Amino acid sequence: MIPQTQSERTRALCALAPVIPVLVIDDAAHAERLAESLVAGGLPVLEVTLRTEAALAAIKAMAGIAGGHVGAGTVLTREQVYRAKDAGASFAVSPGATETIIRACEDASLPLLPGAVTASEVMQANEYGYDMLKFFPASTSGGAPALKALSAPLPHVTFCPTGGVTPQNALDYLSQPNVICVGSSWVAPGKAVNEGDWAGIEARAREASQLSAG
Ligand SMILES: O=C(O)C(=O)C[C@H](O)[C@H](O)COP(=O)(O)O
Repeated sequence: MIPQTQSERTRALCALAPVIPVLVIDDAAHAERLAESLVAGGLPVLEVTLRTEAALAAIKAMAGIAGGHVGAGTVLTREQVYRAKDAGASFAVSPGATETIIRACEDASLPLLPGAVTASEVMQANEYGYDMLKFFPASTSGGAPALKALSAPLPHVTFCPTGGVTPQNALDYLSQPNVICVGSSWVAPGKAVNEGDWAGIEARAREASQLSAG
């Protein structure tokens, strides 16, 4: 078997469902139930942002959920890459694409979804071997028309737009041929998680899972 590159591993994860819920978890006690609800609703790929104290404990609690793939988001430093890996993360997401983060994820054998929005940023990521990228912040970086424009000179690059993606505009993104999936907080917003609204989260996940990409 031909070994997959890091970016191919990331693309395979991104292709599992049209939406990656971006999760901001304040209390790790909610993590397992949250992951179960999302996976049951048809969204197996989950991004836990490292923006809260509870994030690593939440990743640890979610990593064993059957059928789930839990990644660490907002990865900004080499140390965070290793902490995420130790907690059981199966991929990492970064808002940008620095050499430090790219090398750390390769050293840790952690598939990375690095961020890029301009042609130069995309080409820089390509030079490191990454052609499955997070397009962040999507809504303020030109939205779906910008992705369409990038596809002309850079047709081999695929994206996961994140930031300002809503149920109303998700299909604008997903209908672009260079979009594999979108990332968004809409499926499991912090309020719903803190209130333990698992039924609501599962219902939104089910709706999101019906959207189709590309
Ligand atoms: O922290 C990160 O790494 C991020 O990805 C930033 C935002 O959490 C996502 O972009 C979700 O944004 P919204 O769906 O607009 O709420």
